[in-house]
Amino acid sequence: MADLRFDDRVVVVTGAGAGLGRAYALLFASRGAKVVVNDLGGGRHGDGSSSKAADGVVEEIRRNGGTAVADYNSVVDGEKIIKTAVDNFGRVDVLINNAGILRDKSFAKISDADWDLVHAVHLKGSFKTTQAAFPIFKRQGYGRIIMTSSNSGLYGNFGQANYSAAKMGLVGLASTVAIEGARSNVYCNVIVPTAASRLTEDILPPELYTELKPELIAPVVAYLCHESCQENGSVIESAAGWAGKCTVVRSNGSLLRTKITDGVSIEAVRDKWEKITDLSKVERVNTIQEATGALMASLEGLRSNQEENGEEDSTSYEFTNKDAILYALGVGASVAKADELKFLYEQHEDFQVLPTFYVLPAMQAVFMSNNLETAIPGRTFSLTQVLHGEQYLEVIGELPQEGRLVSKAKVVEVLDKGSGAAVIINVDSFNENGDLVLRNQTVTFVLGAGNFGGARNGTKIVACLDKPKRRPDVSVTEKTSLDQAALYRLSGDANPLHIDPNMALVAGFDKPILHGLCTLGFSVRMVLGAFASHNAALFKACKVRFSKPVVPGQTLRVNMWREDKRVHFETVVVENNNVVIGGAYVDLQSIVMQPLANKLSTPDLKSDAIFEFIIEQVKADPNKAKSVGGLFLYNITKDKKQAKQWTMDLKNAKVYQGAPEQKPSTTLTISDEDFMLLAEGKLNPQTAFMKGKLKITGNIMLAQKLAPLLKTNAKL
Ligand SMILES: CCCCCCC[C@@H](O)CC(=O)SCCNC(=O)CCNC(=O)[C@H](O)C(C)(C)COP(=O)(O)OP(=O)(O)OC[C@H]1O[C@@H](n2cnc3c(N)ncnc32)[C@H](O)[C@@H]1OP(=O)(O)O
Repeated sequence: MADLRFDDRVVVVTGAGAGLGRAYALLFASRGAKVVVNDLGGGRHGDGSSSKAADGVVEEIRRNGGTAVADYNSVVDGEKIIKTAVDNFGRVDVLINNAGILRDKSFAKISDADWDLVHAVHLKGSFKTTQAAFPIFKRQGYGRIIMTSSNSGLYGNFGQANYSAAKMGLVGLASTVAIEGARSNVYCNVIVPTAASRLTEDILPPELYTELKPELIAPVVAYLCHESCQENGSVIESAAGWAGKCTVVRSNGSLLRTKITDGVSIEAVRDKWEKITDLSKVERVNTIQEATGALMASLEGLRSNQEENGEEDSTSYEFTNKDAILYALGVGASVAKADELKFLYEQHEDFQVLPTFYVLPAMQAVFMSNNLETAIPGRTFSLTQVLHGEQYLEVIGELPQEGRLVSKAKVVEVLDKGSGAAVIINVDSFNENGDLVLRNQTVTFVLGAGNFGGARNGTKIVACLDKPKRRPDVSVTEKTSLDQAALYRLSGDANPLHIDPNMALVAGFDKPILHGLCTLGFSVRMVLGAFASHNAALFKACKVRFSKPVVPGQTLRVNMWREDKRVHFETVVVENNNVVIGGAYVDLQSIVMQPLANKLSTPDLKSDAIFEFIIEQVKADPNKAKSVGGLFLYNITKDKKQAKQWTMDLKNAKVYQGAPEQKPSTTLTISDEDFMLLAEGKLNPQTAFMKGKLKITGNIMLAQKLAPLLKTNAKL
């Protein structure tokens, strides 16, 4: 590649009699530029003057075959220096503001003269030369300006307050000149050199002094001034054969109020200080528009929160079949159950998403917004204090199986429960057409954040309901896995409380606890299995209260009571009999009237599997197993109209209403009338069996399996 040349360019270098300035002048001249070597010839404290320094460098350039003239003006008379260039060479293309002096004093001892002189040379001098050259640059549509700053300016340095202020002032000057010149191809950059020079010869250690050769920095400055270089408005640090760009970064910061009509309290600033100053995630700010743009966005947010009468944030939740399947695995769905394959296999002809999956968009909205963290005035808390207290989920419209849901979260109430604060957050979710399809309400219980003087009882919580005062109609039991939380957290709740033993201890638990939403997913899945033939489309709404924690590996028993289309339920940990979900219910579109019949009609279901299914149900609640077959069916459907004469063909896995066309090998038969008596508990099943009202005929082996269930020794 060809050398970068400056032929026919006129370069002005201030303070070029020695050090960095001299190195610049020599380099530019060696690449074809005509150079104005400016130097007042003073001491490094700005005292005295002589033409010797500039003349020496001019001679050196000429000796090497280059072109240069000397200029002895002070930079404060910048226009005279530029005039030297124009008078001698007819133009000026590059201006390097390099001249500088030191008046080092500890801050308390700086006199006005020390301050003024340093500012005059560095800041005013650069202003004067640049202002003189600027119109020429603009007219010719080309110009390159260098300001010389210092690490003392960027970071401060003991004894250099005057110098630091002037050097940082040059960064500001350059930033604006860069903006004003950009359209005319007039670029201005800042060099932050660390070089051995007249200014530093007795300040830097000798071994460093020899390594900090100005010649190692000069090429960086020369490149910045070449017509091919498009850098503009940048601060470039260079030393010892290294260069890098410095820039301004900003932390993500924090909102200090929730509504635009709110003020900002000193306490709010204190409480947010960690977040305000957290530089672990920073954004680079390049322009004043970027700097103010983020502030405008915050204001907009506050304004719209105000309009909505509460804080409301929009969060987009994108998901695919894979997310739904991962979730289903996380809440215990298994291919071991034929009816659950549809939740786990996207190619299934009836692929379905478990309804409780749709709490996830709401959860994300709660986590992504700062709703929760700003909900309790003057309080900050960690995630380990946050327990999931209650959840309500309602399906309003058609739910996508994959795609995007946009959710808006709003804190509607914060209740002071003494031992904690209950934060009630409503989340509405919309499909891609903007239609409302889901409603969630989350009650988070923030431990230790109570007693803030708020109301104890609110009006906005969707109520929990008491369970009916009778034995459960159906109970289903499932064991969670030791890895349940490890699996479930992959669906988006990475709260360390559920996986990290140390974090669990910090939160006051012996070991990590299961996500409340995981227990919810298990429970509702079991309710759907018992009363909706595992059909997610029949789900309408559910409400639960998480009353005690669950530990991964524990066994969940879901007790269910059917009342019309509502199934009340509670979830109990079998190992300790704790009710972990209470006051709960699932509302269904309809109850599947013949779930057992459907099951029995499944052609590939062998009779043994039917028995296993029945036995499983009976084991779960022996008291309810007053009968098998018809009564069991009644217990499932709770529909008396369906309680007709049922005949179960156990061998062929079929159930008949009324008499079968072909006599099946094994049947279980009961009349309508006796069925009703049994169902109402007015007829004891053993008695019914003994009296021949409940008949089992056919396959003796299968029939024998039924005998223990009926608790009878009756001979078949
Ligand atoms: C979609 C967004 C998701 C947000 C996700 C949050 C992050 C998740 O990672 C966190 C989790 O999943 S945590 C796991 C699931 N949750 C739990 O295990 C909590 C179980 N519950 C408890 O331990 C207690 O009920 C406990 C500790 C909560 C309360 O017990 P106590 O302090 O003993 O309170 P108590 O004396 O029984 O009652 C005091 C008042 O509080 C009300 N209350 C009790 N339990 C509540 C609960 N679970 N939710 C809401 N309110 C509850 C009581 O009614 C009482 O108020 P009042 O006297 O007015 O009736």
